[in-house]
Amino acid sequence: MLKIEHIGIAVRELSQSVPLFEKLLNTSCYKTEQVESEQVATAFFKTGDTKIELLESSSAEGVIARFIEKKGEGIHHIAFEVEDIEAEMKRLVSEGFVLLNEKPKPGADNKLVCFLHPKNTNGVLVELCMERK
Ligand SMILES: CC[C@H](C(=O)O)C(=O)SCCNC(=O)CCNC(=O)[C@H](O)C(C)(C)COP(=O)(O)OP(=O)(O)OC[C@H]1O[C@@H](n2cnc3c(N)ncnc32)[C@H](O)[C@@H]1OP(=O)(O)O
Ligand SMILES: [Co+2]
Repeated sequence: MLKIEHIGIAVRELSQSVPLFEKLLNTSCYKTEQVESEQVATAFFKTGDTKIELLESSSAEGVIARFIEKKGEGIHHIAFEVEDIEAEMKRLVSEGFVLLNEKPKPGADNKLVCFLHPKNTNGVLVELCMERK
């Protein structure tokens, strides 16, 4: 794992949370992006060499909506940048971790991503992400 690429935070409304995080971080949101496949709208902030990713659900049944229903707003996942996502996925499966998607899938911010089930990572949803060439 190269570094923490971003921390994902589940929020009810980006329209409320973007200005709040701009004040908190004293920096502007540099990108908002819809990821239809994940039923999320995202907003990104640079913080040193890592990022904050705010996530709003774009559907009542989406993963983020369900998370907020169950646990409220808050930290949703930690994303680690990897050199070679397929190799890392293979290595993690061989170490007994459970992948939530068989193949890397398109993420936000020009990445390919894969998620690990939190049941094998002490309750932390982990995302692997790699810059798309
Ligand atoms: C890809 C775009 C963007 C990017 O960075 O590029 C993103 O990050 S998109 C982020 C949103 N997408 C995902 O999170 C995809 C992976 N997540 C999943 O597949 C599900 O959320 C899953 C399987 C983790 C949970 O599924 P579901 O909500 O249907 O099931 P439950 O609510 O019953 O939860 C099962 C079990 O997991 C615990 N849980 C759920 N979410 C989290 C979480 N974020 N962190 C830690 N634990 C989580 C939940 O509490 C249940 O535990 P239990 O002990 O059974 O109550
Ligand atoms: Co993410």
